[in-house]
Amino acid sequence: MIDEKRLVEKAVAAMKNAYVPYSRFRVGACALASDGSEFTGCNIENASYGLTICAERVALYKAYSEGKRDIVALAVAAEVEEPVSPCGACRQVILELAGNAVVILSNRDGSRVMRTTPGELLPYGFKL
Ligand SMILES: O=c1ccn([C@H]2C[C@H](O)[C@@H](CO)O2)c(=O)[nH]1
Ligand SMILES: [Zn+2]
Repeated sequence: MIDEKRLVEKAVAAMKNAYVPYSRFRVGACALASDGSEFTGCNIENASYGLTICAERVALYKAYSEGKRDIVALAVAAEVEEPVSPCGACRQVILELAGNAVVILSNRDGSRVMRTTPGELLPYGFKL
């Protein structure tokens, strides 16, 4: 059974490493692979704003770069009162790299969470 609460705690903890000198908006994520390995991510901004990468994509790219493709769950947390809503770019990446995962969206401290799926986040998403 997936310990969703623990995964959310890891996503919340990952927020502390966010590099956010421009937005000051911290986001954290934690991807869980089927073998139990976990990959955290945070958002990393850049003075050339478009080069910024979101926490969700950092976590998933870390997992894939370590050869872990069977992602069973992805938790995302951000400095908001209500569960964070991932951006469109991340929805596209989540659909392709973690299409079967349960996605758990959280607020800043895990006190408000919602569960969803990649297909629910991006209906009719682009696929090749
Ligand atoms: O789902 C999201 C939405 C935004 N951000 C980041 C990008 C940027 O650093 C900051 C403000 O958009 O939040 C994420 O990491 N994930
Ligand atoms: Zn994003």
